[in-house]
Amino acid sequence: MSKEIYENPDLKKERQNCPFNKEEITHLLDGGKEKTIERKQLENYILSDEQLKDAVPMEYLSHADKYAEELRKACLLMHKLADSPAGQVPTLRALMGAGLGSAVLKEGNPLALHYVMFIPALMGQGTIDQQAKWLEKAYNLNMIGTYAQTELGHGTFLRGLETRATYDPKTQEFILESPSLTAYKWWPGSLGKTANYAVVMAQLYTKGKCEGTHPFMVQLRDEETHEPLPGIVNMWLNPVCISSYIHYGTYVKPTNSKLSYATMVFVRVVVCQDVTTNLRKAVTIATRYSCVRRQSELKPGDREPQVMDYQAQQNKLLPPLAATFAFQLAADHLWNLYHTANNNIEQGDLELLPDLHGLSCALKALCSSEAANFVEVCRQSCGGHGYMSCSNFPRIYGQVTAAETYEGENTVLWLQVARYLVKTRKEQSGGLSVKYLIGEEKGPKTVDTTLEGIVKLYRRAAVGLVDVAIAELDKSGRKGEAPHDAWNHAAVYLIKAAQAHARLFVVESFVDSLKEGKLSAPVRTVLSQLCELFIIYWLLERSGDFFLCSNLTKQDLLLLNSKYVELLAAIRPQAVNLVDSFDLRDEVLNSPLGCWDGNVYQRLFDEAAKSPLNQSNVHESFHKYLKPLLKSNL
Ligand SMILES: CCCCCCCCCCCCCCCCCCCCCCCC(=O)SCCNC(=O)CCNC(=O)[C@H](O)C(C)(C)COP(=O)(O)OP(=O)(O)OC[C@H]1O[C@@H](n2cnc3c(N)ncnc32)[C@H](O)[C@@H]1OP(=O)(O)O
Ligand SMILES: Cc1cc2nc3c(=O)[nH]c(=O)nc-3n(C[C@H](O)[C@H](O)[C@H](O)COP(=O)(O)OP(=O)(O)OC[C@H]3O[C@@H](n4cnc5c(N)ncnc54)[C@H](O)[C@@H]3O)c2cc1C
Repeated sequence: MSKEIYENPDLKKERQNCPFNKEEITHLLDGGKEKTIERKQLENYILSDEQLKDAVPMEYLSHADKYAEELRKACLLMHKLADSPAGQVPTLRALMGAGLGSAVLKEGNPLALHYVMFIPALMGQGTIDQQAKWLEKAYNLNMIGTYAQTELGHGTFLRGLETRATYDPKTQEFILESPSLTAYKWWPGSLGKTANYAVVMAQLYTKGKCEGTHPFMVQLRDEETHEPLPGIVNMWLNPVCISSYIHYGTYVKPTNSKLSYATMVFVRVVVCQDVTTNLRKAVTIATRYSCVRRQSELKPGDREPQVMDYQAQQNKLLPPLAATFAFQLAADHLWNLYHTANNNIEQGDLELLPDLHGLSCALKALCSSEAANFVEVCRQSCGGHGYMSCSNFPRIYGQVTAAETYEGENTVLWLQVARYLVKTRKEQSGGLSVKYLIGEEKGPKTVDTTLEGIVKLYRRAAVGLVDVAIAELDKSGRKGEAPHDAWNHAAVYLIKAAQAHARLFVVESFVDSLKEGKLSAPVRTVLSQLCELFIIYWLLERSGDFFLCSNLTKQDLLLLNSKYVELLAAIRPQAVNLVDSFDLRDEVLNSPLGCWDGNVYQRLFDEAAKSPLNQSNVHESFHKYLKPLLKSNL
């Protein structure tokens, strides 16, 4: 007899009479019906393999055992890659990130850097000959690489990196050395125990002159024994410069000194998608749990309500729910720009590189910081159970907050965006921002609180805050301050301008996608409600920016507040149906709070029972420590 599938009655009720086609949203987020089919096939292919399941929860293993277990599974995944139903690159993308990959490798993928940075560095910066030599070896996993740029003393300021690569024209070799403790490469993923090669960023010295940071291929470990090569600590190695800038002993300047930074741009682009996947997981867990959890008393004498029925809970969870769509659509736009710019760069056309740099910094900083804040709100919205390790919130939060630092610390990236905006505004030059900076709204600054009217407010804020920052720079200049001091003293304004610009890009992406998208009426309705909720939410959160740059009044704000709470109530009935549309399997959510069937309490209990401490009534430490204390009559 088929086993009755349990479904929490409250969740079951939430799912009744869904007014839109959930699969239509799933296909939208996957990039089409075929992509959804491919993703589900790949998930079944990976998640059905018993060898990829954890015998015991990872949190109960030692550090070394965690590493060994993750490496075992990562290597098994690579063996499965060849037979993957989705093909190599889509499978790699799925296995390296926060979705399917984290369902199997919960503590992280020891091979991630090989695919996320090492291979892209070879593809983006190696010469044809170098690619012929190294790429096949890397594809075939006959070598495992990482990307070693950050040092103990420097991570942000690349021009301050201390690792030196000195070209010896006699031997036509590069001598790589770490001249000081602070020059030691620190942080590169896989560098400690896994990788046997690395792309090492080092200051190139030739004929006594420093030519700046360049990438070098360095073998770290013996390919047979995996022992570190002799002198690996002081790095007197036989590296190869991954770029074609040394011709017969003479340094040839690259067409653009920033091409060596190209790998970082790629990772910033993919990070936007990855933090959005993590945010989708957190929102799904918190939303389903908030519809299962009943607590307190809303109406005296009534049954305890679902906590999702509190407006305060809706205010916590519906903006992040809307953000998952906003960030996904913006990340899709950025991914398309990346491909266009990259194809142009391969043809020698670097015109879009500044735009790509500016936008990738902006979106990576915005999506990672907003996702981190929203994930923490989702965690808090689940009360004590949200604090448990098994809720998966601690791991999700750790992953999104890491993204605020790696691949460019967010503050530093905001300042890069500001540098790009100030330059673009001053030069009235081309580029993507021209759409926002030059296409500014003409005419009266009266405010209308329609969707179009609110988008115009975002544009006024984006342009206005750049002008405020420029005015600060000019004021400092008139006082005789040097440009670098003026820049530092305007940092707060510059960062606000950069953030307003990033928000404008996300808002425009969301609105434009709904205009362009071929959506059914019910899906368009619910996504339009989410879009309007989100852009009002951000406006209310940053109302100071809008007061500064437009004729927004207190009356307008009160009107927008009313609109906002109306939208909370309108979207609330569809919250579970919307997160169901993400189609995130329980194994990917990896949380008893967020499971599809809502059987939360039983699953929490089962998880707790897995703890080694719960394998006996009295732990041995009682007899060693507690009993003597109890007897000691202190
Ligand atoms: C079969 C094989 C398939 C292989 C593919 C498979 C793909 C799989 C993909 C899967 C994806 C799945 C999800 C992945 C999830 C993510 C996992 C991530 C894992 C962790 C990765 C973390 C790694 C790291 O952290 S690496 C180290 C990163 N470090 C940094 O980012 C350093 C930050 N610092 C800087 O960028 C610079 O130092 C900066 C910008 C702060 C200052 O530099 P500098 O002082 O030199 O510049 P400025 O003087 O300020 O500006 C000069 C000039 O240059 C321009 N510029 C600066 N940077 C760039 C750039 N990056 N690009 C372009 N242009 C740049 C700047 O705008 C200025 O221009 P001006 O014209 O002069 O104004
Ligand atoms: C999980 C993780 C994985 C990583 N993986 C790798 C890897 O695989 N390979 C690799 O090479 N690196 C890796 N990193 C290192 C990472 O790229 C650096 O930590 C990052 O670039 C920040 O540099 P930093 O640590 O030197 O911070 P710092 O730049 O020292 O930041 C400290 C403070 O100084 C501020 N600051 C710095 N410069 C400025 C400025 N110009 N203006 C204003 N404020 C400033 C920052 O905003 C920050 O508040 C990883 C880091 C993490 C957390």
